[in-house]
Amino acid sequence: MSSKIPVSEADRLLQSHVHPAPSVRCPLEKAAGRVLREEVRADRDLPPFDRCMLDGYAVRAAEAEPGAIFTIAARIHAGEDTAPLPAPRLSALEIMTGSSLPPGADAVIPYESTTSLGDNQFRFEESAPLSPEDGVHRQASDYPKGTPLLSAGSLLGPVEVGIAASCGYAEPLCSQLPRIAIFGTGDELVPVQASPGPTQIRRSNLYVIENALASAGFPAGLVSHLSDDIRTQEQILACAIAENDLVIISGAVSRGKRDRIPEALDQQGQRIFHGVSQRPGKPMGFWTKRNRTAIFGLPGNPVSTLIATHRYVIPFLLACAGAANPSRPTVETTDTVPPHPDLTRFLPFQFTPEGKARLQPTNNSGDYARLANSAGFLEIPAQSGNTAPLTSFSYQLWQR
Ligand SMILES: Nc1nc2c(c(=O)[nH]1)N[C@H]1C(S)=C(S)[C@@H](COP(=O)(O)OP(=O)(O)OC[C@H]3O[C@@H](n4cnc5c(N)ncnc54)[C@H](O)[C@@H]3O)O[C@H]1N2
Ligand code: MOO
Repeated sequence: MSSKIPVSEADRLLQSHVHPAPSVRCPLEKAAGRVLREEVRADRDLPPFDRCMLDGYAVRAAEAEPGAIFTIAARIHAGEDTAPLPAPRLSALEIMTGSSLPPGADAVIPYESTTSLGDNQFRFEESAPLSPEDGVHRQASDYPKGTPLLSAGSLLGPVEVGIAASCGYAEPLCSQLPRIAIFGTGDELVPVQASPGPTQIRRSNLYVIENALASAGFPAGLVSHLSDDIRTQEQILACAIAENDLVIISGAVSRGKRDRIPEALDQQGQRIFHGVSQRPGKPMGFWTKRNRTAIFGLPGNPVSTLIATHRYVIPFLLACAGAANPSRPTVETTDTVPPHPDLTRFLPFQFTPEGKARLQPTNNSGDYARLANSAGFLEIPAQSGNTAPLTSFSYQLWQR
């Protein structure tokens, strides 16, 4: 391992190797999870017409005294053209939620505030008079036509997809998905379905990385396990590096006799760094091939792999996709965390009912089972910490 670099330097080096992904038109039904690469504007006023918000009757509010008896002139369904409210006093038009407010009317009486007096009449039953605008969602009261509603760099979740749909963006411009390959390593690791021998364990990291990436909107095309044979590793990695934008290898990046992934990657690409002053995840490394394929070597310990995927790999993918820089939230911790002179620490935590962070330490970075029910991890920079509880630290959640 080369000499370790601080976390801030690892961030800077990764940032300098971000290559923006191309933009492509993406059908809206497939756009969830992608990064938007264009501005979405309101193509009409929002709402586009004076919208009735209740099922009931459109009237002139000034005529709706308690006990007033109205005559229903006609019925108008949502989507139908609207006739004006007839001029005679105490006229009403029966409307539906979503109908356009008839010209001449300025308020809606809901059915619940009336008693029907046969087919064509009802009595207004409220004790307080109706006010103009009651039950009406006025045209452009949310946003006028042309207003920018989403900026390039937004992540397309359900809210954003709904806004894009309502503004007619059937195929918004999005970032192209990167081609991703994920590999695990280690001959002691057996498939999940297998019964492990006494010194074997099941492969879990592949599932962890694949799931974390998929949840962040980056499905992997290839997920596979490498044997510890260096020649096989070299051949498979060479193909994967040629065919993908991002390659992630979990394990075999430390100092063991079979930890030859760094050596193999040095042959195939350019080492940017190997070794970061952090816990867990010290032996993490990053390589590139002709500045085109990005290659992460993540430490094999499951907690290290999980944290490094969230702390480095997903932010790198989001930056390549053109995502706006996320603001880093902070939370007060209920624990004391004495400063460490040179390691940045990533500490799993759970939220207390009061919204503070209670540390949920693992025994070591192989103790993944103790992460159950944790929310994510706090980041305590080197030399930071606290001697009293309720200091704020930035945090990251396992789920966005
Ligand atoms: N002499 C030193 N030894 C170690 C150092 C060091 O600095 N000097 N660093 C330690 C640290 S920190 C870590 S983290 C690990 C990382 O080692 P590797 O990346 O080489 O990972 P492996 O040795 O292959 O595996 C570590 C551990 O994790 C288990 N593992 C690996 N892959 C998976 C998987 N897909 N699913 C589940 N579990 C997995 C593996 O069986 C090992 O128990 O090195 C320390 N050693
Ligand atoms: O720093 Mo290693 O990633 O703890 O186990």
